[in-house]
Amino acid sequence: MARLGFIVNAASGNGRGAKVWSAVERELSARSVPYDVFRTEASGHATALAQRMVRDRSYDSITAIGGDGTVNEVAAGLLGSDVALGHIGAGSGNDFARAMGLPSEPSEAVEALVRGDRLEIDVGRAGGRVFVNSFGSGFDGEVAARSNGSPWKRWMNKIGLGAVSYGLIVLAALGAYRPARVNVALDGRSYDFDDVWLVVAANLPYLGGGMHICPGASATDGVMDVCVVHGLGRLRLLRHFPLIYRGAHVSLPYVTMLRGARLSLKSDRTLACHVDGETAEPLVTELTLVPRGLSLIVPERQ
Ligand SMILES: Nc1ncnc2c1ncn2[C@@H]1O[C@H](COP(=O)(O)OP(=O)(O)OP(=O)(O)O)[C@@H](O)[C@H]1O
Repeated sequence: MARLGFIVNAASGNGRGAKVWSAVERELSARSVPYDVFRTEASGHATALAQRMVRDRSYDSITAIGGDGTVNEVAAGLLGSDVALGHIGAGSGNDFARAMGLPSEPSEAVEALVRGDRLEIDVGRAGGRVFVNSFGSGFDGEVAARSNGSPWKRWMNKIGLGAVSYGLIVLAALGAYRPARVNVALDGRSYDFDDVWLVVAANLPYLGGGMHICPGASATDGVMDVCVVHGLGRLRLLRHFPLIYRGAHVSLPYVTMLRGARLSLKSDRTLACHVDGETAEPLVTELTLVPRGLSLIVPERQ
């Protein structure tokens, strides 16, 4: 049996990563599955670990245990290799695991890693970063910047008030963000938008812990789905915000949905950005897709 490689972010999901790993480790031992595990210590560490494990040539697959930030970093380390990506969602949002239907229950998850299939998925590139799920800029980047690493948010999550803290962060970002003029060039076509709140390029439908921002997005179709929210005021945006949870925002006149493989963004000022929910360089303007850039381990298809 091939040796499985694991990269665990014990801190993800406010300590859920450590608990999920303990349960997975028990399952691996019970099935006598050989494995190695490495734990992340800080931001960026999972990419360095994945690169080192690829160089070792000892693993057919490397599984990220953590949230969207951890799977993003491991995917960045695997891109360009033939080592498959496994993932068990143990974060707060887990949008990638949700969209790809990856099990989190330990015995199901290990069964998928041992006996599952490989699915070739597209990977986005944004500046020097990658994204497996989504890239967001504008208001969306502002929300990510305010939530990542916030000790206050961590404390609220710990006492079970994660949804409240997220709501307050969204309100604070809503108050602070100034809409921008943005030119979107997609596969050679050019679009100008005024009063832009956000531009999201997505490989998969969910963002921000289950918001259905690009309902038609698929990681296997060779294109990014792009959502531009523009031309409305703060109060109207706030009122329409809940529609995003069920993807009902797409028919609003303030929402433009586009599709393409090569995206270029120009704005009249620098916009905050994120890749898979983690804050990225604010100057990212060029996005491309690597079609079928990674093999993802998915539960065995019947
Ligand atoms: N040992 C560690 N201690 C603290 N932070 C870490 C550690 N290892 C990695 N990190 C950082 O933890 C952050 C959060 O990780 P991740 O996104 O996986 O979890 P999450 O935020 O709980 O989940 P989600 O993104 O799905 O909401 C990332 O920025 C990552 O770089």
